[in-house]
Amino acid sequence: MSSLALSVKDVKVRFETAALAFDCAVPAGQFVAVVGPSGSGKSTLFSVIAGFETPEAGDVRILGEDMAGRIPAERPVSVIFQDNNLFAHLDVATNVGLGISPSLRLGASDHDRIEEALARVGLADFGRRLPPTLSGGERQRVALARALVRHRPLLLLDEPFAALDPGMRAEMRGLLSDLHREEANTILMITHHPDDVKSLADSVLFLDEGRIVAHDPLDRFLARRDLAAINRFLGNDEIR
Ligand SMILES: Nc1ncnc2c1ncn2[C@@H]1O[C@H](COP(=O)(O)OP(=O)(O)OP(=O)(O)O)[C@@H](O)[C@H]1O
Repeated sequence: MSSLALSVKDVKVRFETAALAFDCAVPAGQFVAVVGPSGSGKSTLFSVIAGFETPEAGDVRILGEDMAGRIPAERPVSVIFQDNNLFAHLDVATNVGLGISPSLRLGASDHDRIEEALARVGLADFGRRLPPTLSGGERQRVALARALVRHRPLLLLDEPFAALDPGMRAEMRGLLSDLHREEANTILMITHHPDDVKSLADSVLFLDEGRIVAHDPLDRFLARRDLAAINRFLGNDEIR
C-alpha cells in the first residue's frame, strides 16, 4: 500500500533540442503547484505522467502502480488543458458525458452524474448550451465537471486559468480548493502566477532547464532566496 499518489523516478525525455530529466514523489492528497520559466519542461512532465509522451528511461508510478505500457485512457489520471478541449458542436452535457464514456454510451445513472457534476461547478442549467456560447470561465468549469465525473485520484491542470480575468481566476481558485477538499484527490497544477501558488498549493515543484530543481512545502518555497529562477518567479528581484 503506497501513500504516494505519484512517483517519477530517473525519467529521461530527449527531444531534438532539449534533454529533460525528472524525479519527484508526491504524497496522496496534496495540491502541488508546478512552476518554472517557459520551456523548463512543465508540460512535458505532465505528458509523461498522463502517458502522452513515452520517456526513453525511468519509471512512473501512480498510487504505487507502474504505468509502463499503459495508454492515457488506462491511467488513473484526468488532465485539463488551458484550452479545455471541449467539442464546440456538442452541448455541455454531452461534453461532460465524454468523461464517462468516450463513445457516449450513457445510461440513466450517467445522466444523473453529469447533472450533479454540472451543478457542483455552478452550471446546473447549462446542459443544452454549446461551448462557443459560454464565457471562458464557464468553459473551464465544464472541463472541471468532465474531470469530476471520472473520479480519477490524480488531476493534472495545465494552466487552467490562463485565459481568465482576475475576478474569474479568484472564483475558479475557490471552486478548485473546495473540490480538492471534497474529492480528497491529488492535484498538480501548472501556473505562472505566484497568487495561485500562495492560495492553493501545499507544495511547489519548481522546474528549470528541463529539471525539477526544487520540491518544497509552500512556506519553505516562499522563503527561498538561493535560486535566481525562483527569485524571478516570486518577484524577489524587484524588491531589492
Ligand atoms: N514534441 C516536442 N518536440 C520537440 N521539442 C519539444 C517537444 N515538446 C517540448 N519540447 C521542448 O522541450 C522543452 C520543454 O518544453 P515544455 O513545453 O515542457 O515547457 P513548459 O515549461 O511547459 O513551457 P511553457 O511554460 O512555455 O508552456 C522546450 O525546449 C520545448 O521546445
